[in-house]
Amino acid sequence: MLLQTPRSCCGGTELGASWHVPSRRRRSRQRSSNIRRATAEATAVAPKSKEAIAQSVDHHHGVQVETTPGLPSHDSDEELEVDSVLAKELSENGFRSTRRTKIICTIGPTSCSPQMLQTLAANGMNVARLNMCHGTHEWHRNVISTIRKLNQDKGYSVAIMVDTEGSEVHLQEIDQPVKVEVGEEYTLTVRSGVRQEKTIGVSYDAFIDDVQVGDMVVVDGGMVSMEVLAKAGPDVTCSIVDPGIILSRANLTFRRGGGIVRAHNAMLPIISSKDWLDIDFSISQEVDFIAVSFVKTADVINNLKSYLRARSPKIIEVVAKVESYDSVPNVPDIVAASDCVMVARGDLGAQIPLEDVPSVQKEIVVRCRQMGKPVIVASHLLQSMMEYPTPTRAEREKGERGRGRGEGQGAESRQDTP
Ligand SMILES: Nc1ncnc2c1ncn2[C@@H]1O[C@H](COP(=O)(O)OP(=O)(O)OP(=O)(O)O)[C@@H](O)[C@H]1O
Ligand SMILES: CC(=O)C(=O)O
Repeated sequence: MLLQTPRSCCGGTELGASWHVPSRRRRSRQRSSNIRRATAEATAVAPKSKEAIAQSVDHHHGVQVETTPGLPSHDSDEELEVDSVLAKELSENGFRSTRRTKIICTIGPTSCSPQMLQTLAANGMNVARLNMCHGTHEWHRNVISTIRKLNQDKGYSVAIMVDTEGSEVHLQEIDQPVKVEVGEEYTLTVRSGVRQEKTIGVSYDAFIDDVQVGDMVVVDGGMVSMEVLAKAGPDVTCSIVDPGIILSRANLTFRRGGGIVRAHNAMLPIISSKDWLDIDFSISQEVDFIAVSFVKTADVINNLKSYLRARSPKIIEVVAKVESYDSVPNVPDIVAASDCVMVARGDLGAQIPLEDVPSVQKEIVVRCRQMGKPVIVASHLLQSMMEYPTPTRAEREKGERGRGRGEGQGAESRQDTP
């Protein structure tokens, strides 16, 4: 196991993401990755003594470093060197080791304290992801400055990724995650500020027009599914079909006759006016990466890149999130236009049949590797660890296979957001 982060202090979804920078040999034949430059910028901090690093590794017992030399290679393709980090390398180079599979952690309220961020950094977090669906600019600014201070003072090299909200339909804020059971009835409403039992607000007014009786409303890519029983004015009554936990501002998709209803947000722009504000905020914070949600075509990436060229003194890398039905046919162009691609399996799995996700993931990983671009595979890597301290055998095996072959990219990474 490469890494196991601490357990969550409260319930929530897991998003694990890793990225795989192509092998050194391949990189040397291709343009050097912007990711490495951005990471190098982030690493230009006070060096940490070997002793201090060794101590911090000892101190944070969560780090489990693969120390067994001579494990069989997992890869028949010699180009794809097995990517693990040895204890010796960690103690000599700290977390600026040559491990090419990086670990991205989404930071939320249970992980934003300086102590928790330090624990995450000490356990191998390479990038902190800030999801702009949640939190205020002030909250995000604090997290960024805590991470920068850790980099400065402790010699970590954690980069910052801002992930835009995009044009998604989502639930309004709720105080606590809600556990829902089969057959329970919930009302989804476009009335704002409603606080009634079993009633949850929806962010998008046209929801009420778009959804039809009999549709299946899928929450957070399948964490919960509910069938629409009735519509009345601004309210939609639904019955829970697949039970689970509903989180604050969880996103919604709907299915009709087994297929995704694509029209529901087709008129919304990919980069909304709120996203542009978040992008300006990211520029002002000199973040390392901006991830664009629900990309459909390469145009949006090219547009953002030219905006960043004109506005940002710092080079900010653009990550295209492949998570919508419409993005799948455009993967080659999207990969070509972006600095990095994220296979955002949470939303992708709600938009295309689940059984198609692995082949889309594989196509993206292979294309990125061919083009020398980093690729991130996100969501549900170690989902069972939401409830149990150790990963399942299947998760462990999948992670190992992905790490070795560059297919799953399932390096053992996990973060918790409440
Ligand atoms: N900054 C934050 N403030 C409050 N809650 C957060 C924050 N970031 C994440 N969360 C909570 O953690 C959950 C998981 O976050 P994560 O970013 O992994 O998922 P998501 O919102 O489904 O992602 P995406 O919007 O990219 O599909 C969210 O649904 C939300 O409840
Ligand atoms: C990370 C993300 O946005 C997803 O998996 O949908």
